[in-house]
Amino acid sequence: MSDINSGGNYEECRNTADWLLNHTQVRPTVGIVCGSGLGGLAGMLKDPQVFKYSDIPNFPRSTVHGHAGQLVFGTLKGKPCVCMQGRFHLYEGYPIQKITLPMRVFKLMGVETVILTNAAGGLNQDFKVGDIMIIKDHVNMPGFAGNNPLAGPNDDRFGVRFPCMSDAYDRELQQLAHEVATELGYSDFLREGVYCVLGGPSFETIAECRMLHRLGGDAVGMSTVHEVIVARHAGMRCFAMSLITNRSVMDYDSQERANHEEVLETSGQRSKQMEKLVTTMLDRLDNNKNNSF
Ligand SMILES: O=P(O)(O)O[C@@H]1C[C@H](O)[C@@H](CO)O1
Ligand SMILES: Nc1nc2[nH]cnc2c(=O)[nH]1
Repeated sequence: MSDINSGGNYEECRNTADWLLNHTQVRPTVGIVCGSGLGGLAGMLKDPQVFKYSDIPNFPRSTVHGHAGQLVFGTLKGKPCVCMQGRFHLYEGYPIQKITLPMRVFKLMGVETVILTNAAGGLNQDFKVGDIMIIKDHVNMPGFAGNNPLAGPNDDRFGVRFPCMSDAYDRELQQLAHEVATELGYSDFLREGVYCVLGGPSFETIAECRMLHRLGGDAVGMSTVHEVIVARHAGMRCFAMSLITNRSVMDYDSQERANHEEVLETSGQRSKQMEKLVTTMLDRLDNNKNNSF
């Protein structure tokens, strides 16, 4: 377990949030995290103000191809947003509290809703490459071994010691996503399911894929869950989607091999539809009384 100086403590997050608020006029209520190859969403923000991660106090650096490494402020469908064009992963070597620090910074800047995307392998054999999966729940494999971003002393200014996770993914936002996807004609490739997170960076073995599938996983990846845990701890509501970029290999006769190039290629092919889904959801939120942004 990492100690409290590993990142994400209140003072550090407060400093970062104050630095950002002093450098932008935008007061974001929506935070967006872009997955591998899915950073195009940041390019849709109006009147963008861009900060390189390397210029932001206490921020880690993005080290992964397909993660630009910048924070973009602006408006999307009139909503003030902050967008991470690139995220941090456990396998990059950062302590888990450091990779989730942006969620606490979001909270301290006034964000109420977090929308996350990721690229993932499809464990569910009905899923096809290019499907978009609304995440309805997760399985936190590193958490089973004690690697949870909330491990260590709890700071009540962020949230309670033992946060509930049975409502980790906001049901109203899932419902809205289904409605919007139907209207946009995306039903053929829209799925919902359970996302399993592993530490990476190695992709799964065949035995691991079989096990995760039996455990109830529909998709497998290396992100999102840690961010959602920290966001929910701080009381922000979360909506997350996986783009199925490859089918998990379940069969010893298969010639398929997971690789990052394929992940980025598929993300590129479906990114426009994901962007349209998110922007239309944002547009609708005001029209739905239950969705107070
Ligand atoms: O940030 P995400 O979860 O989209 O990135 C996935 C997991 C690995 O970082 C990478 C593997 O191709 O894509
Ligand atoms: N762990 C994992 N992460 C991914 N990201 C994109 N595809 C995959 C995959 O098959 N496994």
